[in-house]
Amino acid sequence: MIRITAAPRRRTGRRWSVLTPLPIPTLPDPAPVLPANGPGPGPEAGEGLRAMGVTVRFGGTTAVDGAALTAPPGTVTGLVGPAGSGKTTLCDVLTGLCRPARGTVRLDGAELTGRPPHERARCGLARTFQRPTAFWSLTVRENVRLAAEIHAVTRRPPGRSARDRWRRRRAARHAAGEVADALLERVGIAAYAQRPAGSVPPEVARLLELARALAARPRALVLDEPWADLSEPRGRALEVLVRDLAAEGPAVLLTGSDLEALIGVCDVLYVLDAGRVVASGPPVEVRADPRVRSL
Ligand SMILES: Nc1ncnc2c1ncn2[C@@H]1O[C@H](COP(=O)(O)OP(=O)(O)OP(=O)(O)O)[C@@H](O)[C@H]1O
Repeated sequence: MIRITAAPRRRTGRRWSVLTPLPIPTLPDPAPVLPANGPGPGPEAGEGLRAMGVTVRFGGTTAVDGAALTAPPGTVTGLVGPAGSGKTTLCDVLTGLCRPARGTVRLDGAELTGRPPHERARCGLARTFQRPTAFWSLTVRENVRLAAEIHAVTRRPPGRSARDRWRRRRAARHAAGEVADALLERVGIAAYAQRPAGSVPPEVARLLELARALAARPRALVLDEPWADLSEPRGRALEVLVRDLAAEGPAVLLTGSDLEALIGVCDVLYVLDAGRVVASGPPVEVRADPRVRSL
């Protein structure tokens, strides 16, 4: 008679198998973004978001060429340059959507290079896109509520028991509704809360994306062309909001192609041309730089 027995399990003694994701660096609690939460950790909390020696090539095109920048906590850093100068590609490198040929990315000293976008998000990095994205069939509020709930559930280690996990999810769902309402109010689109995201005007979709990014309580916020589509009053309100957000602690990095428009908002500017940082520093000094004036 042939007896079939289970093969004995082999112990490899290896701590991490090839399928086990790398451990996520432990960072202190991210900076608050809701006004009720009090002051953030301030500029001394870390070095902020940093890219060093980043090069990206698409076939024969060098989109980013050895670029380096630092967006410190508590400040608004602008990345400005003509169309095609590499701003979006650099944002993609920072947030893990584009793998550079060379270069590193760090957030408050934690190495992010090589990590996928969702791990960077868990480290406190949030972004918006040049073309807004959303769950278009959900309402505006549901989009933000979902982001807040996911953040609340994923930022803590999973509960020990099924009951513990269920309780946590219920608490997170309840709190996420309030977070969503506060954020929609803050970005100025509360009137659209119950509208399907796919039916709102482009400027509302852009602000929805910002609210969703803020729901993750980021320590670094990357905003790609945040003023595109915005009417003048909304644009001015966004300037104030961006300054307020940075004052609460996070590093804010934003892109734009109009130097003059960024001067009043940013503490520091980096100017990109053909993928290279050609000037950086306080906005007024950057504006006076002959290399920038010739662009
Ligand atoms: N996926 C891609 N494949 C090939 N080339 C690309 C790709 N993405 C960007 N590029 C090229 O890389 C260069 C930088 O593009 P990028 O979009 O980063 O510039 P940008 O400064 O953000 O411009 P814009 O403000 O017009 O979006 C451009 O020459 C662009 O054509």
